[in-house]
Amino acid sequence: MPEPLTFAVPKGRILDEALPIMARTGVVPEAGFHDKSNRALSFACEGSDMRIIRVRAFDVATFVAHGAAQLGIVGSDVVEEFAYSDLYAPVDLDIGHCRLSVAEPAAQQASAARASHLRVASKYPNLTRRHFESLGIQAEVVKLNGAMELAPGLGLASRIVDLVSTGRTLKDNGLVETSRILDVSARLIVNRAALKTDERVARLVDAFRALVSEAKAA
Ligand SMILES: Nc1ncnc2c1ncn2[C@@H]1O[C@H](COP(=O)(O)OP(=O)(O)OP(=O)(O)O)[C@@H](O)[C@H]1O
Ligand SMILES: O=P(O)(O)OC[C@H]1O[C@H](OP(=O)(O)OP(=O)(O)O)[C@H](O)[C@@H]1O
Repeated sequence: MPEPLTFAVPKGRILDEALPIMARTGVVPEAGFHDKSNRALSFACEGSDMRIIRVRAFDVATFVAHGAAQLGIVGSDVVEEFAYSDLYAPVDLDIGHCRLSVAEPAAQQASAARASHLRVASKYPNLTRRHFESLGIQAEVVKLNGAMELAPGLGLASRIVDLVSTGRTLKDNGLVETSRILDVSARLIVNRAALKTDERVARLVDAFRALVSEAKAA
């Protein structure tokens, strides 16, 4: 008997949109998965021996890249930030749309435009550095895990690089979006070695791919 597959999903906002797509490919977590008081992190899957693990978004990519999970669902922001060579993102699920952008206080806009060195607060140090490098600007990244929007007002950084969807969070914190680095959507990700060696992984990739093409054609 082959080892059961492990499918990693993020705990937060992508999950609600991802679960119906997963269900249509036959990946359905046991009832306990939806029980908010349940502290388990690993769940059985209805009708198969697959395990579904619920982890933080960034960790989905880490589990899959290291082969601890064979498949997962995560934002393309996370895929691009890590750029793991062992991770392959074959299917754009067309959910979790947002963008990764640079923002700064409105009052500061003109003055910082010519800077050759900047301090930038972000959860995405690699994408941030790469973006500013492409503009010939050296960015010192202050790594934060959330609430980036506070950084400029408190003197921690002159700009932030963060996800934007409606723009409400930026507006409510007195910031303006100055450039867009990346358009983001959620992806099915797989471990490359598992895809090559395990038929079940290839079959699931095909099932997700077929679903997305069907939805696009409809
Ligand atoms: N405002 C937004 N609108 C749409 N999608 C978003 C938005 N913010 C984040 N996302 C997507 O959701 C992902 C975050 O997912 P999720 O909320 O599940 O993370 P998490 O595991 O709760 O994160 P954390 O590790 O910060 O707790 C991001 O990587 C991005 O792809
Ligand atoms: O443009 P908006 O629609 O306002 O969305 C943007 C916000 O959404 C994300 O945070 P999230 O709500 O996931 O919380 P977090 O701070 O825990 O990452 C992101 O980090 C922004 O703060």
